Amino acid sequence: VNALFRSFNMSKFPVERIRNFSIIAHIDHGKSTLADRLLELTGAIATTDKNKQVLDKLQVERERGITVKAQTASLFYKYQGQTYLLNLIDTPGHVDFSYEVSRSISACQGVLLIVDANQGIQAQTVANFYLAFEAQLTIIPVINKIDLKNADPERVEKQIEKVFDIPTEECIRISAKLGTNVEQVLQEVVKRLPPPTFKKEDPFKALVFDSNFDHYRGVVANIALFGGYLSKGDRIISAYLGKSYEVNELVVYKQTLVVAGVTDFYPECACWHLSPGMYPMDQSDYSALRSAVEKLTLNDSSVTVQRDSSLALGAGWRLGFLGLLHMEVFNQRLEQEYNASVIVTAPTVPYKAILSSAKLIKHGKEEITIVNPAQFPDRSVVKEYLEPMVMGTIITPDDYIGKIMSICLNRRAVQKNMVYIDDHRVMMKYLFPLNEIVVDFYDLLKSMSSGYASFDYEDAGYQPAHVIKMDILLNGKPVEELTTIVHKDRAYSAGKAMCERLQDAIPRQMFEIAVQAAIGSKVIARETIKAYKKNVLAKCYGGDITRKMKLLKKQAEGKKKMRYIGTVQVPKDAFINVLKRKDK
Ligand SMILES: Nc1nc2c(ncn2[C@@H]2O[C@H](COP(=O)(O)OP(=O)(O)OP(=O)(O)O)[C@@H](O)[C@H]2O)c(=O)[nH]1
Repeated sequence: VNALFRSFNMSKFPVERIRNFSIIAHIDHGKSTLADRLLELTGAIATTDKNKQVLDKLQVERERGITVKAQTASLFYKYQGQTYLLNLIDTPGHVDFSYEVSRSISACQGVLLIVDANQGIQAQTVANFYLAFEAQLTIIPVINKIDLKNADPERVEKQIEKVFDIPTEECIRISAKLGTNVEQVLQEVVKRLPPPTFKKEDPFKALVFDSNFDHYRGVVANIALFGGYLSKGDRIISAYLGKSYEVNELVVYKQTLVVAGVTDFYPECACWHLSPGMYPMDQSDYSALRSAVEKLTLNDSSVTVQRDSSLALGAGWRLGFLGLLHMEVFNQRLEQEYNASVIVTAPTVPYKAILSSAKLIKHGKEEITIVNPAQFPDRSVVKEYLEPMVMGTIITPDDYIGKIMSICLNRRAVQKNMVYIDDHRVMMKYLFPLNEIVVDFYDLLKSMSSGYASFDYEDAGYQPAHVIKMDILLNGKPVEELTTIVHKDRAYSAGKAMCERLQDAIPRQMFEIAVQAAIGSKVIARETIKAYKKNVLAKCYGGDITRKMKLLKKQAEGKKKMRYIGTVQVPKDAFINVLKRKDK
């Protein structure tokens, strides 16, 4: 196989023997494990370390055990005397990353839909199925983990037939862990999936389905060819930007098909859900942070970036994320891969306001989108506020129906549908205000159902809502990071909860601190952080000087991670913790 990669000439390879496919599944159903087995079987990687996942490779992915970025691999597979080129794109499983899934899918002709033989169909399985189905791809259902003691592949096959209308005979039962029937998966990919339909004679047309920044090569783009051909030295034009680029290098290598040499390549916009502000801890780091953000967004084009500035925090950006996990992962990558230190403000979903008069704003439009709470227009000039809605799908064992209904009700959700997908599992549809689910609904649902319920959602437009702006004050000074837009009925409980959590998150200081939530000039909640009794250094009285110096150094290091609101010191990580909401 290595020899094949070296001697490979793409221009001579018959299109009929190419298969482009993706593996899609609910989180943890075994995509990465199967992808690794496929790579081993085709000799693209050695079989030595069975537990090491090759395609999951970002540090954040290894730490969290989840796939964030789709990775691509090209494999050669010999079937009935012919060599086939199989291009495999691994995809993430968490709801926040479904944008990566739809990108991968547009580069494919077919998908392997993995379902865990014990857990059965989950919410993300349903969502991914529809992405593939609507793109008219060939779908091969694969039931994984048949080695598990509680595996019940027959029940899962029946679910697949009931929910997706795919005959049970089309399912392949495998164990990606043990390698059982994995060879059959490769054979079915060759047999069932059609080759891509592009013609060499057509004009050149390609989709950039992924891109990243390589320190040696510059921007590297992964492309799927839809027509024509491409050679080294060609000039290509980005249809999105209208800019032209020279192709410096063009390779199909062991793990990726890439075009290198493009010098700047801005991401296109996806629909985004959350937009927090992001500012450097220290304004002198602004340009270094800008370069890190640019490189990272190149690798994750679902993040949108808009310049923004704030009186308190200086120059920064508004970033659009698909969910809280997506945002946390992005921050973690900035810190780990680019050593950046940032301040992140409360994420907000994009609200809209219909103004009572078009003359009120410069551009004469009546409808404005509010992504920054600081720009929330006053009620007196607004005819109506609108909030974004989503249609959520929940799949759960029926024991948890009651509990789930009550948390949904608590999140202002309206039930639209409920059906049994087998004897014990139900699929429920709820219309949710997006704001009610972006932060932690998923985690809550998981914990209250002992991990058995699953969740996914899609956009469902906007609905009128009575929303207001809420400020958080520390000793009377507003904390710009924590200004939020809340639903009127939620203001008191949200304000109270924020104050309580801030009280826990901010360490005692030399003076008393009043933590308040306010709507306009009206304070709606208050907590107090009592003053610190003794100076830390007093403990060192009489102690030796090195010990004292050590303590001072530790305090100074701590201070670097602090933000000052007036004279109050707030630890940087207090903000994200404060924003996570916990239901009773
Ligand atoms: N028993 C058993 N365990 C498996 C099998 N396949 C995968 N697993 C385990 O299931 C867990 C999840 O597998 P992954 O391959 O990481 O799942 P994934 O779908 O890629 O997960 P994300 O990338 O986070 O979406 C791991 O602990 C695997 O070892 C299998 O066939 N049998």
